[in-house]
Amino acid sequence: MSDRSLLEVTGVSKSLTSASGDVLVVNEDVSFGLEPGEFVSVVGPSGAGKTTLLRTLSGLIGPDAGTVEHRGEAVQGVPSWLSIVFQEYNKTLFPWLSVAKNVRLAVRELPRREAAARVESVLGQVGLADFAERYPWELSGGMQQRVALARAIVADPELLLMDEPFASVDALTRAKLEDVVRDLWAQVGFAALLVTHDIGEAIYLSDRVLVMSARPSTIVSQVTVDLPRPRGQSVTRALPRFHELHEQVLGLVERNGAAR
Ligand SMILES: Nc1ncnc2c1ncn2[C@@H]1O[C@H](COP(=O)(O)OP(=O)(O)OP(=O)(O)O)[C@@H](O)[C@H]1O
Repeated sequence: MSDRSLLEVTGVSKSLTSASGDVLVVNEDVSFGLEPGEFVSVVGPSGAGKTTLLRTLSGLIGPDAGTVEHRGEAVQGVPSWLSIVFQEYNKTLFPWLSVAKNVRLAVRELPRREAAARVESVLGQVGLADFAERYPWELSGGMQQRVALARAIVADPELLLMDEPFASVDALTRAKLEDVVRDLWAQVGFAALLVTHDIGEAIYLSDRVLVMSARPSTIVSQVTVDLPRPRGQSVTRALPRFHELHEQVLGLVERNGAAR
């Protein structure tokens, strides 16, 4: 294994062109690194360009300027060492395939027996061992997002990108899903990059929180989350340090939220 950063983002800028031809500078000179096994969140104002940044990092779109490197090599196309979980789980699962078959799609190149064993194991990890033969539309939203998480990690990625993955579920389900991600991350060892609007969620899960400015957006600050692990919803969120960090990140978002 290389001792280089898992991901090194340097001076990334990206403009998008609307249907009417207007050019919008979305990301401007974004730089940060990500170490293997690290959990990092990105918070910032609505419309700042967080999704656009994730799309660039994942190779779905190319940067106009700057570089994205994986262990010192430029990222080209959608790499096999990362996977993505989106907010709209209901659009990413195939309704005509069972839960197990949806997850198995991500390991379809593996020998049948190995793929089946991995699917069974990962469905157990996300608490869906008894739902393998059910169809996504038979499950609650939170359960569907567990399927999406299982599919994202079944191929053992080095990096899991998550774009507002819990935004469409109720508060209790959200807390449970946060803990599913917390446990998967601790057990499996992937690095995680989470885009979220929820500052408490970012602090609860992360080693570091990156604060993004309004558009044209860049990373204006980062906050190290020096809270002990293992973490738990009520214990961790009750710590005075949790509240200090929350105030600090909120202040940074508020100060940098106005359009530049
Ligand atoms: N394909 C596109 N063409 C033109 N403009 C786009 C395109 N996709 C997004 N935009 C615009 O680019 C800006 C950044 O969008 P993006 O979805 O990256 O922001 P975001 O920070 O993820 O937003 P939110 O927090 O609301 O999810 C927005 O103003 C959006 O309207």
